[in-house]
Amino acid sequence: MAAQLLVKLENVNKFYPKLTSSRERLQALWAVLRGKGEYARHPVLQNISLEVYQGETLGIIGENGAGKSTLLKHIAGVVKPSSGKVRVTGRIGALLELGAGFHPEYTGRENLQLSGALMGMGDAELQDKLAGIIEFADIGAYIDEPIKHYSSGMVVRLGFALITASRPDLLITDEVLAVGDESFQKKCTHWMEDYLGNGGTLLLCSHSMFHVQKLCQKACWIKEGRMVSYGEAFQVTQEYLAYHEEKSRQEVRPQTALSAAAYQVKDLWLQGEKEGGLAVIPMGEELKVRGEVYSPDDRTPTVAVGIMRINGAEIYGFTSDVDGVVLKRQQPTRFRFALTFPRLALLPGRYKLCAHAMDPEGMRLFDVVEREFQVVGRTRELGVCHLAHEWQENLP
Ligand SMILES: Nc1ncnc2c1ncn2[C@@H]1O[C@H](COP(=O)(O)OP(=O)(O)OP(=O)(O)O)[C@@H](O)[C@H]1O
Repeated sequence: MAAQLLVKLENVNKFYPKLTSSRERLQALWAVLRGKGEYARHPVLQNISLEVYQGETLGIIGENGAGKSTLLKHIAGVVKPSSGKVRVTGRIGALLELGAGFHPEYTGRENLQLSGALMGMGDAELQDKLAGIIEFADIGAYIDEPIKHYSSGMVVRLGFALITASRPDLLITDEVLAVGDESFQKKCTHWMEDYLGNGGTLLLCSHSMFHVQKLCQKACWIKEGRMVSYGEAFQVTQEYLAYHEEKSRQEVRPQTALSAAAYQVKDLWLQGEKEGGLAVIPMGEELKVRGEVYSPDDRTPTVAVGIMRINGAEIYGFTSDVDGVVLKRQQPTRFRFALTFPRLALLPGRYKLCAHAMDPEGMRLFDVVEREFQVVGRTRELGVCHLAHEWQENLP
């Protein structure tokens, strides 16, 4: 059966008034009200056309102010286009702005009852689900406090917990998830993986390429209101990252005497790598990586080692300044690095191991060395990633 078309945008344009001071706003408002003029407008979305089918996952990426949230608001029906068409079918669960849809004076519990009713849940259904929602939100006694006393993380917890109960056909989330703490983000990510594994549809707006690559099959890049790239998530996020790399390279070039290849990964080895051949790693095994990096000014560089699935969305990464990668000085300007990736949830397939050399502050990416390898093994039908040791237990 063909997947259902849930979202269709045709040549959507959105203009917002370009007003800075409150005086300008008032003047413009008076002019419009008296029918004597128009205020200056600037395009926020330009000719956006897009289709999303049931079961698809689309990440929306772009710089601050690019128009991502405005795009999501159109799909959620919160904002109307200046021109063009927006058609959306199915039940929507939207997490857009912090606290949107909640009443600040009411308690969390009262807000859940109110929002649940607005989402079409009857009394019995709501009573049935309330305990589960409160458990997911995990905000303790705050559930009976007015929302205005909540931290931003607590508001997001409540909003997301409500969405888990409504099982929407289309889940729309803006950057708000980044507000939650790490354990809550993990919980949400697991829930989303489960939701997607069961045919859910996701539109995610994020500055985290990690999340977009992990959760989305497709991505679209919005730049100054226009869609500049649309396609496979890995491809589009790589284009976006390359654009930023180039941009920051141009920005820093005049301020520094260092050449672009100043810090260099000189070598990279993968355990199991054969001379000239492809390393083959059995699924669920630890992966040992070693390498050498050169520092032009004998300061200790930062090294990042990552794994990416070729033509896929999985990505893992560790850096020497934060976690995982051990870096030892061998000579004044030469360092050895080593990393053991824990038993990774890598599905059989071809992967790319990448080692990046960065400046000591980890701000500038200089050099990338790559090695391909293959993970082999047997899996059952796995829609969603599970931890490797779980797979091992399940293997015949
Ligand atoms: N209600 C509004 N009135 C006027 N201008 C607006 C309004 N909402 C958004 N804008 C403008 O539209 C542009 C796009 O904003 P939007 O919030 O969609 O960007 P974004 O890509 O989500 O950015 P960020 O990553 O910073 O969240 C910005 O220039 C913003 O100032």
